[in-house]
Amino acid sequence: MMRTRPLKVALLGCGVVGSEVARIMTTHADDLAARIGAPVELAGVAVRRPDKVREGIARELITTDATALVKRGDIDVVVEVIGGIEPARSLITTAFEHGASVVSANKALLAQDGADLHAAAEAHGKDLYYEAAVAGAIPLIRPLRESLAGDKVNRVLGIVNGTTNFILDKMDTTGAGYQEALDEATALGYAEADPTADVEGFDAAAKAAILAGIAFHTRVRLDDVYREGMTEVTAADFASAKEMGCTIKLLAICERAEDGQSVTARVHPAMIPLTHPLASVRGAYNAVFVESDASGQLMFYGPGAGGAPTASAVLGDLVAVCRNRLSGTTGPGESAYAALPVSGMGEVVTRYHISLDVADKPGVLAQVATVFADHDVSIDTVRQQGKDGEASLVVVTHRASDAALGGTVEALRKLDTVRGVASIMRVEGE
Ligand SMILES: NC(=O)c1ccc[n+]([C@@H]2O[C@H](COP(=O)([O-])OP(=O)(O)OC[C@H]3O[C@@H](n4cnc5c(N)ncnc54)[C@H](O)[C@@H]3O)[C@@H](O)[C@H]2O)c1
Ligand SMILES: N[C@@H](CCO)C(=O)O
Ligand code: NA
Repeated sequence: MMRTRPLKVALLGCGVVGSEVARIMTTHADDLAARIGAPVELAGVAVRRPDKVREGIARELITTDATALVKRGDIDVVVEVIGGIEPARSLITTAFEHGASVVSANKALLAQDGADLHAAAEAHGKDLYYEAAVAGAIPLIRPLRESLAGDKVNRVLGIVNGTTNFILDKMDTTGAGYQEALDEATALGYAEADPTADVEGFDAAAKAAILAGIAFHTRVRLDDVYREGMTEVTAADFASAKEMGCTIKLLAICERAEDGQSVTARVHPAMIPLTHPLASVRGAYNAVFVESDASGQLMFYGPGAGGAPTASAVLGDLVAVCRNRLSGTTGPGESAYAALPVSGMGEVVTRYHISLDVADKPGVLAQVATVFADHDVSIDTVRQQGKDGEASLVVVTHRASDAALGGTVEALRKLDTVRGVASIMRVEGE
């Protein structure tokens, strides 16, 4: 039966995502009410620039005082789409203190302070939902938290940043320059307010921390995630990748160690074979593989960024939280009981593609091969191209630990015949 008294929603932030949330709340109001069992009403919208024209939002709902809005006491759900750490964190905790549940899209905040925010939600008997924080529209948090709650997840691997996938895809397929592709991603609403978060891998690392935490029932924070951005990927790297039948993607990889006693989480550019499903993920799309004991391999694919797709995930959470509210319950909170240690990058085992500039003279190849052997890194293939006494040597290894590879590269740099290490890239997905 439909309740006539509406549930009141406070929207914090009305940018790319917030404006789409407001639009869908208005255009789909009747369906949302029917699905929830009560109407949902936009009770206030906190913005930074009140004079901006905001189509479809009544002037009297706009305020620049977000704190007063969350303190009103009659708000059922606060939707936080401001982003960043402060004031978002204080606003969310104040919302719980004043009786509201919270829906957020803020991966940076959740990766840093997720544990405290979950504790605050629990202390006040409220919900904290954040499906939009990871991979935009793609349902991922809820499947991991609920659908896979009876299984054992061993690995989560995927493309979780739309901006960088858009840039890498453009560089690969059209030969576009980095800046040109970034400007286009920003204009399309994919990039963060400061795109450094995207291109340096912080955004993907925050998402990896959130995914690893939920998948392994262990607290994983942004600082636990190894991170390399994609700003140093060059046209030459794409050419090398092509020769190997690969392309380059910025990947987030969360793994349980083989002995099950620890986990790792990392973000870095990697070569993947063109035959791998991730190779055909184009534009701002995201795709994530989840491997579990009983389920085997699952793949989640869809739009990972942009106003409307992200608002879809926010609205899904809003419906869930409103339903909980009406039935007097809350959804699942943080699950960190496994408390597994998070190992550093040195423990990670994978394959590597190393490109060296060397002197083109007898014995160089043997010298280089010896360094690999001394560090217990087994070579899979070697390709050499020489010109005027200089040569480029491309070595692809079998699986080795990152620590062993690091030692190998350090020793290679010390060889007189090695003029430079042009690039080192991990090879995944084989
Ligand atoms: N854009 C996407 O594709 C996307 C996807 C998933 C998640 N997110 C996340 O959603 C959140 C919002 O992202 P966005 O792309 O809409 O950013 P945005 O910069 O377009 O919007 C944020 C809005 O918040 C406003 N704001 C800043 N401080 C404020 C304050 N104190 N009070 C009220 N308003 C304030 C800004 O003026 C801006 O309009 C971020 O956490 C982001 O990481 C974005
Ligand atoms: N800036 C992010 C938004 C989605 O989280 C991206 O490009 O993926
Ligand atoms: Na999502």
